Amino acid sequence: MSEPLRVAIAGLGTVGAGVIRLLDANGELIARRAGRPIEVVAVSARDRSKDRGVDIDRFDWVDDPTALARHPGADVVVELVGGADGPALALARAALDAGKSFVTANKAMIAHHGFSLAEAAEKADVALKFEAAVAGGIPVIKGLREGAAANAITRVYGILNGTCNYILSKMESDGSDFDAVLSEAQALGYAEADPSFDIDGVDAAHKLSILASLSFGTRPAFDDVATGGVRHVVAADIAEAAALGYRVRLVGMAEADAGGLFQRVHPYLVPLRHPLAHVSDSINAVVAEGNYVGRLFFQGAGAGDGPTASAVVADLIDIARGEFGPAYAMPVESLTAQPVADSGERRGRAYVRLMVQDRVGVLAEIAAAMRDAGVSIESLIQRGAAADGSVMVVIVTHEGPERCVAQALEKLSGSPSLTGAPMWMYILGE
Ligand SMILES: NC(=O)c1ccc[n+]([C@@H]2O[C@H](COP(=O)([O-])OP(=O)(O)OC[C@H]3O[C@@H](n4cnc5c(N)ncnc54)[C@H](O)[C@@H]3O)[C@@H](O)[C@H]2O)c1
Ligand SMILES: N[C@@H](CCO)C(=O)O
Ligand code: NA
Repeated sequence: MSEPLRVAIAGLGTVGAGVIRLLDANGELIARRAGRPIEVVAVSARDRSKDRGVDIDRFDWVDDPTALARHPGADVVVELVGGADGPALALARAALDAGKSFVTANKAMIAHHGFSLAEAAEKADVALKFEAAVAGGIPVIKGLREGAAANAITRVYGILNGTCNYILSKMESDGSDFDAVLSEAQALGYAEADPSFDIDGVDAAHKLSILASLSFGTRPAFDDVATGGVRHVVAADIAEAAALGYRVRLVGMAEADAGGLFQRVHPYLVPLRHPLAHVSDSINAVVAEGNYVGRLFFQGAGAGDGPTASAVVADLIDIARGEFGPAYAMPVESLTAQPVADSGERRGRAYVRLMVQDRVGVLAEIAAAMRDAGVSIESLIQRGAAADGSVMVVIVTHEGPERCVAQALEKLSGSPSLTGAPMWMYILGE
């Protein structure tokens, strides 16, 4: 058997310790598959003495993670620290400059700096790989970069954040409280170091911008993702959605056409007949539509130590085999910059929830705002009084331009009839 592939790992938290456990458990099988063993030679983290349930005394310990880039025994550097900038980025740049292949699970860093890192990797003729950064253990980057490489992809969308999906599905199945379920997701190792990245949709937006670039051959454009999260989804929305035949899911959606590149993360009502409605807990799923292959549906664990380690080690196996090409689906010089598509021109149906005063004329005021903005109401439900005496009004609109719903809510904003901020979600089409 050939020489081992020698690996240095920065970050020994949920994912880093998971990678060491996986290599310990499946090392022999992996060596046969890769044609050579994959061996960890050096590690770095914040605390050397912390009990991680894995023996790290057999590896060189390096205090400064950036120094792993210069470790003479390492062929590849794996970054599992996290953060878009800081030590993760310093290590990425140093490793690629030193001519070492680089593997990461860090979607924040790839979303912000992936293009320049890919340039550096191409210049050095080494690998830059980040399968674990999008949808955890699901081999969706491989699927799009390799399996679907013959297709023009018109649309890619899915459930890209395990923490949000866990929260929404527990609120739905157990009637659990948002904050309590978020704590559970954190305890299970799903959440980001700053969980607002999860619940405000930023983490899903990081992943979506990577998927869009892979799918459409466009330059990664994280800043162009219209991003909303699940903070304002309440139990009543989930119950109303269920009564109407939908489940609430945080969906990332990207489309590219002559009008430009559309990228959005937002809670959606997903019809029960759509497969995404049945994706629960920390499971992720990605749908990609190719012009020859048709609709592809990727599903699997989007977070957690084992699934994420599985994706990191798959990247290492590719490198051990010498099988790697450009970081995105094509060399960076072929990636095109696209204008942002005007999302207001998109057509769709929407769910709108308003908390309003229970008095004469309020429904007429809402109906007038909808009419003036050109929104056609499909159904309107009013539910009983809340503790403050206000009532909940839920409207489902007919299909129309999305900009009209925004205009109707704009008209209503500031009205003394409203007792809280309106909340709206798009309804996912077929
Ligand atoms: N947890 C998951 O399910 C999951 C899934 C996919 C991707 N990711 C990504 O993987 C990366 C790691 O996530 P995690 O959940 O393992 O995080 P974690 O917080 O459990 O572990 C982070 C590790 O990095 C070390 N570290 C942090 N700051 C450091 C510094 N300044 N210098 C040296 N070491 C430092 C910590 O000591 C720890 O060992 C992140 O980019 C995350 O977004 C996580
Ligand atoms: N915090 C992320 C981890 C996986 O990328 C999630 O919940 O999906
Ligand atoms: Na993945």
